Amino acid sequence: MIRSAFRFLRTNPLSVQQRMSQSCLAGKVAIVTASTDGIGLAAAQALGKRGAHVVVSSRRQANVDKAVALLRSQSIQVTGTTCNVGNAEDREKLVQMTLDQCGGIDILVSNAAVNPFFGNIMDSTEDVWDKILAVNVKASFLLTKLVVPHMEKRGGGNIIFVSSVAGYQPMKGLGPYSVSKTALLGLTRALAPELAHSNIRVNCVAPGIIKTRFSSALWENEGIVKQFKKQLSIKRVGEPEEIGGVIAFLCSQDASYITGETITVTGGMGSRL
Ligand SMILES: NC(=O)c1ccc[n+]([C@@H]2O[C@H](COP(=O)([O-])OP(=O)(O)OC[C@H]3O[C@@H](n4cnc5c(N)ncnc54)[C@H](O)[C@@H]3O)[C@@H](O)[C@H]2O)c1
Repeated sequence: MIRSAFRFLRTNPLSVQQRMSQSCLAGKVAIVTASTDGIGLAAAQALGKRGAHVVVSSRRQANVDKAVALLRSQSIQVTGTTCNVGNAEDREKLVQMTLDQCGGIDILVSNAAVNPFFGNIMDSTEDVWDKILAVNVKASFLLTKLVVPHMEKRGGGNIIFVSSVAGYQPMKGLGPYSVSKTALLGLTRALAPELAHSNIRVNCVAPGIIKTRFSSALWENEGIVKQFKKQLSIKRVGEPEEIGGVIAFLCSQDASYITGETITVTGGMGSRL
């Protein structure tokens, strides 16, 4: 009897249906920062379509209301609030509201970022560095610190940082921003082994040029796009949904053996390697 059961398991690996249900995020609660537009909104959609209850946030209430209405119209379970991730009170409010309204936290996608400076890195000021590191790096860590105890109560979870290809190869004119994105690669690696004991996986995505408001200065400039395309295998700018899907994959059971990794999603941009 036992031998035949083992033979069955050996010869019948997970069925397609079992695999699909494993990638389902039903019952999970996901906080996504800066999720009313661009990659954050696409991540919220991708997680929500797989069954997660998503908590969307951004700094402006009007944008939150618009995103909540959009996601509801797509039959996604959603809650929204304002949150400036650089502000400690706002971070705590976001976490507490999620606990009060959704009963727990399983996923954090730390997506918010700023880039208040274009130019030579030697011309960047202390204020610029303080702002970029506070929002892009420190807030990602401090939010992680806030959510981890609640993930532990649920028996595990997933944390995703949104870095950039610029984190591997600094982009001209975007020095401090690029360095902040390199820091997220390190943060991913530093946290993963510590949090593995709590069954929390920590991963990162590094997008190339994706069509959002953030990068419009790049993709609206035909000359720059032409230059970029030379480095790409897939000769077009990426879409936010192409990042959202990778984030949802990393949060799913299909990625259960992946932690401490960064997936580059760049259309095959050669220069990073
Ligand atoms: N679009 C690209 O080509 C590209 C490439 C690589 C990485 N990224 C990264 O993707 C992420 C999302 O960017 P996007 O392209 O979707 O653009 P986006 O402009 O839609 O997203 C960035 C968001 O962060 C928000 N934000 C800034 N400071 C904040 C704060 N203190 N608190 C809360 N929100 C704040 C902005 O309001 C904005 O909505 C960012 O981390 C960005 O660095 C984007």
